[in-house]
Amino acid sequence: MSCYVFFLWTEDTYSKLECLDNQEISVKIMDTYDQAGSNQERYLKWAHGYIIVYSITNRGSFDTAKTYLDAVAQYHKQNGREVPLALVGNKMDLERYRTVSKKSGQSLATEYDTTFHETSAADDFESVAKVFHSLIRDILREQQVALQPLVISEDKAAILGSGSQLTGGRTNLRRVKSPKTNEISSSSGTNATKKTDDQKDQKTIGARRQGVGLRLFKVNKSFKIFN
Ligand SMILES: Nc1nc2c(ncn2[C@@H]2O[C@H](COP(=O)(O)OP(=O)(O)OP(=O)(O)O)[C@@H](O)[C@H]2O)c(=O)[nH]1
Repeated sequence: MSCYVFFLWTEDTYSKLECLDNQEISVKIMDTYDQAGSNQERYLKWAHGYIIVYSITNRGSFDTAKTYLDAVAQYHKQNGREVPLALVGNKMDLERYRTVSKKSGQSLATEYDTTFHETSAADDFESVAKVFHSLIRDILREQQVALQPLVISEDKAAILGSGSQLTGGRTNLRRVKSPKTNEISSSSGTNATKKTDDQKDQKTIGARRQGVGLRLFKVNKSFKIFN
C-alpha cells in the first residue's frame, strides 16, 4: 500500500514576455499562498506592483482583500515607496450569486488609492488582460518618475538665493526630462504641433519609455498577485 501526500496549496511563480506599447517586458508573477504566521516580506520586498483579487460571490474573500491592502500599504509607507495596486472583483459571470456590490469594491479601491476592475476569468479573458496591462503601464510610469532626478528650478533657486523661505517643498521641485525624451520630442518637428494633445501625450510617453526601456527590460518587471 502506498501513501501519497499532496501539497494542494502552494505558491506559484510564472514568467511571461509581454509586448506592450511596442516594448518587450519580462513579467514575473507570483501567485501567493499565505498561511498563518507566514512571512509576507518575501513578496512585499520583491514586487513592483500588486493585483489583489476577491470573488464578488464571496464576502470573506473581500474582507481578506482588505487585510492584504492594509499589509501592502503599511509596508510601502514605511519604506517610502509608491507601488501601483489593482483591486479586482472576479467571477462577474456569477452575477446572480453576487454578495459584494460594485460600489463596495470601488469604495475600497478609493480608500487605498488603487485602480478598480471587475473581471471574469472564466468568460472574459480580455477583462483579465486589461488588468495586467493597466498595472504594467502604472509600474512603468512609476519607475519612470523614480528614475528622474529632482532639481530645484532656476527661478525658484533665484528666489531662495534672495532669502525667501522654502515653503511647500514639492512646488519648488521639478523633474528633469531625459535628454533622449527631448531629442525624440523635438525631432517630431512641425507635424507634432498639428497633432491633438492626446496624440502628443502618447508620443511623449512612448518616447520616454523607449528611453528607459532597455533598463527596465534588464531589471525585469515583476508582479505579485494576491489571489
Ligand atoms: N465561475 C467562475 N469561476 C472561476 C473564475 N475564476 C476562477 N474560478 C474558479 O474558482 C475556483 C478557484 O480558482 P483559483 O484560481 O484556484 O482561485 P484561488 O483563490 O487561487 O484559489 P486557491 O489559491 O486555490 O485558494 C476554481 O474552481 C476556478 O475554476 C471566474 O471568473 N468565474
